[in-house]
Amino acid sequence: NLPPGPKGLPIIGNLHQLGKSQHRSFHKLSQDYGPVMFLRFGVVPVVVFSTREGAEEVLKTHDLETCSRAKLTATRLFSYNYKSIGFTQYNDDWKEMRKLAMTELFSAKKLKAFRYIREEECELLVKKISKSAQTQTPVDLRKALFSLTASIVCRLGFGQKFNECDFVDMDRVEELVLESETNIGSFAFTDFFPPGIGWVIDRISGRHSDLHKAFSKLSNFIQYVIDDHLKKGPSQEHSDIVHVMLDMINKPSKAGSFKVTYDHLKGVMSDVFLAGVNPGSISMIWAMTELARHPRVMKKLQQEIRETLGDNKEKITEQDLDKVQYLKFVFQETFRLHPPAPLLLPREAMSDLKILGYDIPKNTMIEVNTYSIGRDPKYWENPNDFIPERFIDSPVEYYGQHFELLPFGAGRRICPGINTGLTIVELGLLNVLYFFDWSLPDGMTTKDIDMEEAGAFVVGKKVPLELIPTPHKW
Ligand code: HEM
Repeated sequence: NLPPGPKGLPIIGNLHQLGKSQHRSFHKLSQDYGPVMFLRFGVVPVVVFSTREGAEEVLKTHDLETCSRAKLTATRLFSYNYKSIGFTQYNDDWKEMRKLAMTELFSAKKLKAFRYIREEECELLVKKISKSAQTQTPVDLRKALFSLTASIVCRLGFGQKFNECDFVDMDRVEELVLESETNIGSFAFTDFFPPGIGWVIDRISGRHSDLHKAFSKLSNFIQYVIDDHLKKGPSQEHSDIVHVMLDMINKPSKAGSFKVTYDHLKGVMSDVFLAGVNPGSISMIWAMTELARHPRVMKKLQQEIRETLGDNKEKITEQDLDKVQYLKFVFQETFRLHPPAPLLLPREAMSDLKILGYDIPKNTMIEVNTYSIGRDPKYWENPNDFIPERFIDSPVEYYGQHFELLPFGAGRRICPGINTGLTIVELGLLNVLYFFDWSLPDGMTTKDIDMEEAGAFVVGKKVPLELIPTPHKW
């Protein structure tokens, strides 16, 4: 009793029915074939869930017992042979690395200790925008907000300040993140075709060499950061996870206990860099895009921010975040319409399963389409409209308990950086909206704002968002 799905072609299965954007292709197909859909990518069976009920079953029940991360060529490479957190199957390596990251990177204590980093980087952003404001030049918000999240995440995770770094600059960092993500999100034929055939196609098509080139660039960056830590020794300012793990690698471990290796360290660094930077910047860019398209919401939000925080503040602090409730609703609505990872990360059935009455054979790849769920009229009134007020009296939150809104996933593999990510995006936007008023460049109207998406498994705005800042007059 397999779920229904479109008929595939011999050998390639349904691969020809996937356009550039997988979540949109699945969304369109699910309108015809239903919310639980069976496809084949070459020889690999795939089931896509596009409802809250399906997501709940997969993430709450089966993720705990019978699903694990799918094993793919790209994820094996970028996780240093499954020694990271994000791409690694449920096993001892994953448990140890996740536990370590929860203590050394994501704990409430670390979140508080690193507050000054986020506040400092936001102040720098405000200074940069002020320069454009003086000359009334448009700001490329995609670049500005990417640079904000990248600077914060790399300082939190690696203690690395880009303006003091002679190895990479911000443009290179953006290139590294985007190239790595594109390669992770693209198909390797080896994964979906019979052994030998896929291998040959990957080599002839250049897929194999693209993947390895992208990985080697990321690896060089990671190695640079490690060498820098080894050269400088433990920092007085704060001890980041790289120092902690280097220390663990160098200490003799007790017989039978878990041994941290350089691959674990590099895997975790790859995670922090790839999972930590882009989703946050994408979320802020979509939020600003929706605000620019909806001047009513922009005005209401800025009014609430300025009335609550008061006039002429010199600096926004994280204590200000809890005061502005409407900002939270704006992000909830942004996440609903534009989840940065619309298909979460692919899972795989570890045994034969029965979900919502359907048989899911062992080794089936399982995808949860949070993009479809966020736009399902069964759960959302006027689902395509941007209306933050819908959350005012709603119990729905994004912490993985409500399966109609899953920007951070849910269950055992829920994003461990959820609090860090939310703090960064809320603080970033609070700064941008408190100090400046924003307008569209001359001759442009809200209808001209382009909403096209780009990206493979992390999906952002394709065309830069350029707006003109004016310092707010109190
Ligand atoms: C607004 C910001 C963020 C969003 C929207 C986001 C979203 C996500 C999503 C959807 C997943 C997959 C969950 C699943 O498959 O069920 C994930 C996993 C993950 N995220 Fe985030 N994330 C954000 C920020 C961060 C940050 C700042 C970090 C680290 C510095 C981070 C690190 C991770 C890691 C390591 C995983 C893998 C967890 C695992 O498999 O056990 N994320 N994130």
